[in-house]
Amino acid sequence: MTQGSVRGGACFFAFACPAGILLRRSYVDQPRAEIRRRELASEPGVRQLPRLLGAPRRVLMGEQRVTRIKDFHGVRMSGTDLDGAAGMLVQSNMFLNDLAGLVICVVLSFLWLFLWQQAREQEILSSQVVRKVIHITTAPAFLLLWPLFSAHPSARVFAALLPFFTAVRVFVAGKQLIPNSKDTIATSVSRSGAPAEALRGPLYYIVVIVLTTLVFWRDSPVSAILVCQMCFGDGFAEVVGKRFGTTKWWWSKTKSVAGSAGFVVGAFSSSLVFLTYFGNLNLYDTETLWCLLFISIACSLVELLPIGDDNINVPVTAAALSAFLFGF
Ligand SMILES: Nc1ccn([C@@H]2O[C@H](COP(=O)(O)OP(=O)(O)OP(=O)(O)O)[C@@H](O)[C@H]2O)c(=O)n1
Ligand SMILES: C/C(=C\CO)CCC[C@H](C)CCC[C@H](C)CCCC(C)C
Repeated sequence: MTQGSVRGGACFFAFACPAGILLRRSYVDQPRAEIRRRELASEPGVRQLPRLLGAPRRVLMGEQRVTRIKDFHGVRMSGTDLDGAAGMLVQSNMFLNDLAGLVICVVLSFLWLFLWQQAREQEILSSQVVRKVIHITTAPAFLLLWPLFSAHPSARVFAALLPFFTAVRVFVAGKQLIPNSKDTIATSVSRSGAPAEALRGPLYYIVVIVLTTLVFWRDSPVSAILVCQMCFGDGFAEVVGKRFGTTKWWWSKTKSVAGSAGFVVGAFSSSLVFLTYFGNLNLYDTETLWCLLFISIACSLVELLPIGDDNINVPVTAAALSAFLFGF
């Protein structure tokens, strides 16, 4: 593989992802959702919950929460809502849809990891840079592909199969369970090149993605917020900290004030982009923005902790705070 093809591949993804976001944006109609939210809020039987630590007021009607736009696909018929042959047809189409979605994700995942592995092996980029690029990009790229899956309740299980088997792969490679295996996944995500290193940060990262997919999926803003804090927040902290981080926090030898500022800016701005993409949070509400900023600052502080692993501490904090402030 030549330097040109590595650069070509990188350019393709660099252009494809923003283009996907723009396309997606054009058909998630946020203003319409806002009108619907107001309509529902003014209907009899709807009650407003009191503010909770400045969290956006949640308007509930029975069990339905209307500050968020529940289904990513808008109103969409689910096979489980239909009886008889029509239901079976819709369900089998959804099954094929999810299978195709999974195949596309698997192929892109292999290509993406292969590209960066090659960049490392050809010494175009250092192992540090490759590891950080993989850390920042893979989970967000996976989230960007979630719209490929159907509205069927089992779609999240299909999607979770990719990170689940990637975790198995990293575990097997990290433990070197298969002698003379050619799988380089563990070495390409370890800083020192030792496969066992992949059993910590990288494996925690993938397990977090499996759980996020199964528990929150695209219905909940928690997924996008959690992934942005873990990937862009932590990633920007290192990039900005290494470049501008001369003033360190007084208790730390490595973590800098500039790094933490990079965390907040990276996590907050990427959360806005991803929440816009999924359209499941009302970003026209200034309180929502304050809550997002609060979550980003809290996660940047957690990132400074000398205990535990950032790939656990940060997503757990982000999930707890966003579930509390925005709901599941
Ligand atoms: N708040 C922060 C965080 C990171 N950094 C910079 O980024 C480097 C790596 O930080 P970090 O990602 O926390 O290091 P590790 O935990 O060792 O790496 P990883 O998260 O990739 O496992 C630090 O040495 C420091 O130069 C910083 O300046 N300020
Ligand atoms: C280096 C990493 C963390 C260290 O802090 C991240 C390791 C990432 C894994 C090797 C790969 C994860 C795969 C994804 C969950 C699925 C990606 C799909 C996509 C289409 C690229």
